[in-house]
Amino acid sequence: MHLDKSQQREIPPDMFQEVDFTYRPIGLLRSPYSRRIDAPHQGTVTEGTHTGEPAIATLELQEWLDEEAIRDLSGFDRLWLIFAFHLSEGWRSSVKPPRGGPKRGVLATRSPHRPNSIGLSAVSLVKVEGKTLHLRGVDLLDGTPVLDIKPYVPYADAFPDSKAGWIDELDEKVGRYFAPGPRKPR
Ligand SMILES: C[S@@+](CC[C@H](N)C(=O)[O-])C[C@H]1O[C@@H](n2cnc3c(N)ncnc32)[C@H](O)[C@@H]1O
Repeated sequence: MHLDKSQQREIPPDMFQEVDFTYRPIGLLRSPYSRRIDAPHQGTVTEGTHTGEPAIATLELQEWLDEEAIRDLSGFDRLWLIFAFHLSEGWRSSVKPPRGGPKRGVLATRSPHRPNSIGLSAVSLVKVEGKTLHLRGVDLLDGTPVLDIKPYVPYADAFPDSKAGWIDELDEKVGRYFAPGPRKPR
């Protein structure tokens, strides 16, 4: 479908001065990682961390969210957590990747030092107990405010053959990151 400019809404020139979002966390994540250095760079990639295992975590929903909001969630193997990197100290345009090489544009990385401090992790859902979600394979620090949850839907969300730019190049040079353990940790 082509972009038809005549169908687009008019955006006021001062739009960016007016837009100011406030988000209310839906819950705080409890994880075994209290320091940034303890957490894996991605929750599914835990080889080399102190336990070598995907971390178990819980997310208890806030009182103002009723159980109805998570009805039907238990059938999903994985969830997307959208969260605030609340302990991140500011942002930088370019960041040094943990596996080495030159600095990269922050928006071409998964660094916590982002302009809007928003994180995105695909985690395993172990079980739902009342308003508590039991999760596995997190890279979030203990106490991280979770802003939203969405079910991970393989037909729309999985593109295993996609190019991964400078990360592919790094994999070739220093060896590939891989997620140990079964594909569906439960
Ligand atoms: C590389 S980021 C990736 C996070 C997420 N999977 C993403 O791609 O947006 C993971 C690192 O963020 C840091 N981190 C996790 N939770 C944080 C928080 N609440 N505030 C600041 N840093 C955090 C930890 O050091 C962890 O190793």
